[in-house]
This record gives sequence, C-alpha cells and structure tokens, in this order.
Amino acid sequence: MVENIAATVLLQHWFTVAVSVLLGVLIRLFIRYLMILNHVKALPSIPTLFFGFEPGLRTRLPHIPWISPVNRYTVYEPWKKYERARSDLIAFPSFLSPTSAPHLSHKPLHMQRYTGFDVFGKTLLSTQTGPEHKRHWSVVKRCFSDRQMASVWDAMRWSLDTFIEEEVNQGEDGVVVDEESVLLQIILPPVMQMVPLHKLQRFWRARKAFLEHLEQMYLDKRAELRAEGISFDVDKVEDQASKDLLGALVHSQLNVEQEARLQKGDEKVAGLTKSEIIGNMWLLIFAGHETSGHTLVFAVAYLALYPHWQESVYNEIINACGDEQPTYSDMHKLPLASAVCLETLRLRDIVSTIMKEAVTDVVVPYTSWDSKGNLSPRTHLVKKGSLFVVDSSATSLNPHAWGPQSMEFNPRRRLGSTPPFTSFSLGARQCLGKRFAEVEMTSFISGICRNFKILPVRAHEDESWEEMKARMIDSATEQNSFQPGKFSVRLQRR
Ligand code: HEM
Repeated sequence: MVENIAATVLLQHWFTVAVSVLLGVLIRLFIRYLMILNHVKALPSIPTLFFGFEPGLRTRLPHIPWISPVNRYTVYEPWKKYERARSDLIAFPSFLSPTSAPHLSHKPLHMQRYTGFDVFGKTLLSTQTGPEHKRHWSVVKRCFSDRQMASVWDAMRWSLDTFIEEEVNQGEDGVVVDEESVLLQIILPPVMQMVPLHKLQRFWRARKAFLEHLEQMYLDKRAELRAEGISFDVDKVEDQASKDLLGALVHSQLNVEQEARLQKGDEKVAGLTKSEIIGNMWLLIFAGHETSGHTLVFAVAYLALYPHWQESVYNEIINACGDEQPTYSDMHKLPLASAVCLETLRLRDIVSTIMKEAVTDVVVPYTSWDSKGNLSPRTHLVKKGSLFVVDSSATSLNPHAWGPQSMEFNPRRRLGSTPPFTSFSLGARQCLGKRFAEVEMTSFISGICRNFKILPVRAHEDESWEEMKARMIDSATEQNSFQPGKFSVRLQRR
C-alpha cells in the first residue's frame, strides 16, 4: 500500500523529479570542475571540463568543435596543447617510470571505459591492482606463453593469405576498398535493451547472441579438454600445457568448493569462475582485435605513402629469408618490419589515454620551457587518491623526449634505444598482449611487404600527396579506440 502511494506520487511529479536529478548531476559536475581547477591552478596545463565525462560519454557523442575541442586536440594535433601551454605535464614519458609507476598503478574503476568491458563477466582489465588482479592475471598470462607465439604468427599469415584470396584477387585490379570496415563494435551496456529504438534493440540482440556464442565456445572447449583427459584440478593446471588462448582460460575453471571459498574472500584461491572466463574471452577478443587491427590499417597507410620504407622492409626480408616466406623463427631477423608497427603506434596511438589513480603521494617529473625554448626540469606532487590521465598520444610525440623530428614517420628510430613507450602502458598494468600484438603485426607486415607493393589509390586525379595523407592518416576519429578513416589501397604482386 505504502509502495503504491509512493509510486503514484513519483509518477505524478515525474517532471520535478527528473529536473531535480538533472540539476543534482550538473551541480556535482560543476563542483568537481571547480575542484579540478583549484588543483591545477598555478600549473601550466589545460584543465578539461567534466573529468569523469571525458573517457566515457565524450567518445560516444558527435564531436562539435566549438563545444568540445578535445577531439581536434587528441586526434589531429595531440602535441599542440602542450606546445601552447609550454609544459609537458601528463605527456612526459618518465611519468610512468619504474619509480613512479608502482605508485600510479591503481585504476579509476568506476569509469565506463573499464566497467563497460564487464558486459559478459568480470575481466582482467577491470580488476583493481592487488589480489583480484593477480588472480586474473596469473590465469590470463598463460594465454601468452612463448610457445603460443609461433601459432599466432601462422594464424595471422593464414588470415592474410585468405584475405588476399577472398578480397584482393576478386577485387578490381588488386584494389582493397575500405581497409577498416570489418571491425566489430558491439560493446554496449545492458541498459540499451530498455531503449525502444529499433537500432539499439539490434545491438542488444547482437550482444545476447554473442554471449550465447561465447558460452558455446566455452562448453565445446571444456568438452574437448575433458575428452583429452586433461585435469581440471586447479592445483595441477601449471603442469599441463595450454593448447590455445581459449584452452588456457577454460582450463583454469574453479570447482564448486573453490568458488565458494573465493566468494568468502579467500585470497589463496587461484583460477577463474565460469563468468570470469567468459568475461576474459570477450576481453581478449576485443582488446586483441581492434587495437592491432587499427594499428595495421594505419601501418598500411604509412607504407603506401612512404614507398621507400616498403623497399627497406622488403630488402630486410629478402636478406633474412631469401626466396622463402618469413616464419616466426625469422622474426628476430626482421627488426625493421616490427619497427614499422611500433612507429605507427607511436604516431597514431590507439588507446590514446591511460587513466590512473595515485596509491600514495608521488612526485612526477615533467618539463616546461619559455618562449625561446629554454627547458626547465620540474616536478609535480600527485596527491594520494588523485585521478589523472596519462596522455599517451602526446607523450609519444614529445619532441623533448623523441627529438625535433618527433612528428615524422621514421621506423629506424625504433632500432636504437628509445624513451619509455606508453602506447602499451607501463608498469604492473601494462598490456598483457604486447608480445602477441608485436608477433601478429610483424607477421602481417612482413607477409604483405614480401609479396606485394602497396600503392595508394587517389580519390581523384588531381589529389596531391598531402591531401592523400590527410585523408588516409588524419581523418581518423575517436571511437571505442582510435579509428582510422576510410581509404583504399592497390596491392601489386612483386
Ligand atoms: C596494438 C595493439 C595493442 C595496444 C596498443 C594495446 C594497448 C593496451 C593498453 C594501453 C593497455 C592498458 C589499458 C589501461 O590500463 O587502461 C592494455 C591492456 C591490456 N591489453 Fe592490450 N594492447 C594491444 C593489443 C593487445 C592484444 C593483442 C591483447 C590480447 C590478445 C591485449 C590484451 C590486453 C589485456 C588483457 C590488458 C589488461 C592488462 C591488465 O589490466 O593487467 N592487448 N593494452
């Protein structure tokens, strides 16, 4: 009865309630903004409005330059704002140095960029650094053992060959239209099912179908491991070789008794629950797919625009492998092919920003400079509990670390010693799939350069090289991650 009355009153005054909630949210954001302003006042940095809004909502909204200039800054000219501010605070490579990284290892987990990954179950990415992260990490890292890397190379090579057969040979004159189009983007929170819009309901159905598919993959793999007589006793898991990424995850399934102990907070329990396994399956598919895929699209664009680097990579392959196709065992002889991928990532950072929370007070170094370019080394005290963004896109372009030619595509710079590289993050929470990404990307680049010349396709006859570069490289947008624009290339068999 009381509930009924409350519900009726709420219904009658829904407009007042909605406006009050909205006002409350706006006031909270405003207070937060004032606090951020207060925190950074005296510092030569640019405070952004709505800190919490930044990594979550902004990337999903249309970019309107006169309201939110952030897209222009992060995507087109990541270094520009630091140049203007004459300070590289949050874009200084040593920010995540071995001395400061341990203190900056916590994650602001309330952010949508982390919680958004938990649609199918808890994932490694969204665990807080500490025992829970350690439990997930020790299972997921088994997916990346060295012996699996040869199959990663071969799988990528198979993918490339199939792609050439299906797309290029059937296409007109070797033209690959719209390099990027096949990437999946179905990450949306469950709340979308409530929205009565046809398009969003399709997203919900896709998510549901995908979950069913993941569950079936999980069950099939479990049955396969059982048929092979593999034990599911988590204490023996270390002794048994994992067959593949999925096998390594499924193998770590806890039994009922262990899961009950885990639920009661027993930190000694190793292994993952079924929902965590499915969550991490999704994480590996997403984290491993879009990141490397988009980097390769940019790498193809750079190679098409700078043919002399293609020739250098080709010569490296011929010197290392002769008439044979490059294999995983040749990878160490192909440093330039790997460097093409890393240099691409430096210039077109895919994750772009890394969110951190200080575990304790920590002093971080940075540099400021005057109008004549005279540098002053500085430090900034990050207070315990502060949230902040490491601007990875700008960090990798910082001329004070990477030299005056930091904006140029020059893979050879990656062959010497370089400043700390933040594109895979650094420290305890750095990318677990880094080696995986390097292997699959080098397999692709060496495979394609060995067999083809990559030629740019002009949009119209009079298009200049600069216009082409702007279209292929600078037309990227910020979506779930940094996403290349649409362009075509012609593959000419060598
Ligand atoms: C070019 C390719 C890639 C880039 C640039 C990249 C970048 C990153 C970055 C910056 C993080 C830290 C995110 C944060 O703390 O907010 C991360 C975490 C992670 N990445 Fe990658 N990644 C790539 C490829 C991959 C691949 C291929 C996999 C797996 C197949 C993978 C699996 C992971 C996992 C599991 C984490 C979470 C690690 C943890 O929280 O302890 N990544 N990656």
